[in-house]
Amino acid sequence: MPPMIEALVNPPFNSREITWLPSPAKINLFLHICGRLPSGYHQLQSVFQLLDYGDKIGFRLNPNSERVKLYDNIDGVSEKDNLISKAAKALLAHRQNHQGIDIFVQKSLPMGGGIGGGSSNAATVLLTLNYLWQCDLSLQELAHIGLELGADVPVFVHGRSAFAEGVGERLAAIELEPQYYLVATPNVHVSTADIFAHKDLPRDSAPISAQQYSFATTRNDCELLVTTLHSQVANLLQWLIHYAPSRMTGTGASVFAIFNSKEQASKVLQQLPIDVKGFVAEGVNVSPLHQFFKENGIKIKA
Ligand SMILES: C[C@@](CO)(OP(=O)(O)O)[C@H](O)COP(=O)(O)OP(=O)(O)OC[C@H]1O[C@@H](n2ccc(N)nc2=O)[C@H](O)[C@@H]1O
Ligand SMILES: Nc1ncnc2c1ncn2[C@@H]1O[C@H](COP(=O)(O)OP(=O)(O)O)[C@@H](O)[C@H]1O
Repeated sequence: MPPMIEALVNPPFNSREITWLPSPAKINLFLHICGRLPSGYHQLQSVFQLLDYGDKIGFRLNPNSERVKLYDNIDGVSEKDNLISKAAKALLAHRQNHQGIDIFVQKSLPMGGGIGGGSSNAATVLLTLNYLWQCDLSLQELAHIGLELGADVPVFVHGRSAFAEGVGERLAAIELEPQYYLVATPNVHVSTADIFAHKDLPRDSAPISAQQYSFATTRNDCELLVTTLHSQVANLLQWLIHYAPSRMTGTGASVFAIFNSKEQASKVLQQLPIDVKGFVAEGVNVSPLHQFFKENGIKIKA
């Protein structure tokens, strides 16, 4: 495609340089397990708080190919299993043009820690390819496709911090007070499948309404079990709680502490135990990915 025309068709994407898009993290401000579905999946209630920190996914048009090529491998994840490739594959059937696309990844988020990095990567790919391939799918349709890839994908597709029910697919946008979060990940892997299969997991929290949500009156129902099984998570939470209200996110192993100022959060970040990785982020009501689309005049069907 000649550069002039290409620039008109797909701003801000082109074939000369990589355009980097945000792929933000989330934390679960609370996580209640309210029962089990016939499928064995658990019925949850949660507040997904989106953060202004995450991975970056790069896109470059390839005028010489009709294929999607993923350039950066993620340690321990084969290309076939990568949620980025899976998201691209899921959109193939909907594409209205045969634009080849090269995809790149700058990973900042720890994997499998309960902060949704893989799910967010998938959502960034779904929204971007929907635009580049002129699929013209709505957010609802993209969220539906995303849910097949993982329960946390829909919230990133909709791009709003949300009160969530079901397995995380029933979402109601929520306006949260701006707060700063120190997110810390101990050097241990917690298997989501093992936690949900465990006999000691409580599964009988009474449902609450979105209006009833407050941090103080809610919990993470997986936290007691995970801290009993993994002393690294227990020790980190005990340490953090001296500084600020703290809780585990998702099924762990990451935990977070809530601060009123970035300075306070950054101070504690600098003191984290040596084997713990962390970052400080601001909670946002609108995803940085959706902000990017808005700033670049790209509309997505509601
Ligand atoms: C609980 C959350 C909260 O955000 O945890 P994190 O993944 O962020 O820690 C998510 O909803 C996790 O959803 P998702 O990411 O799809 O879970 P997976 O790792 O695919 O689930 C692994 C296994 O856990 C069980 N599982 C998962 C989710 C759920 N609501 N009920 C379940 O019983 C299922 O057996 C599933 O096969
Ligand atoms: N692009 C990706 N980024 C991160 N993890 C991925 C990706 N693709 C596949 N995975 C797999 O998905 C798992 C869960 O990823 P992630 O979303 O980071 O977990 P969590 O929801 O617990 O934060 C990882 O352990 C990894 O095996």
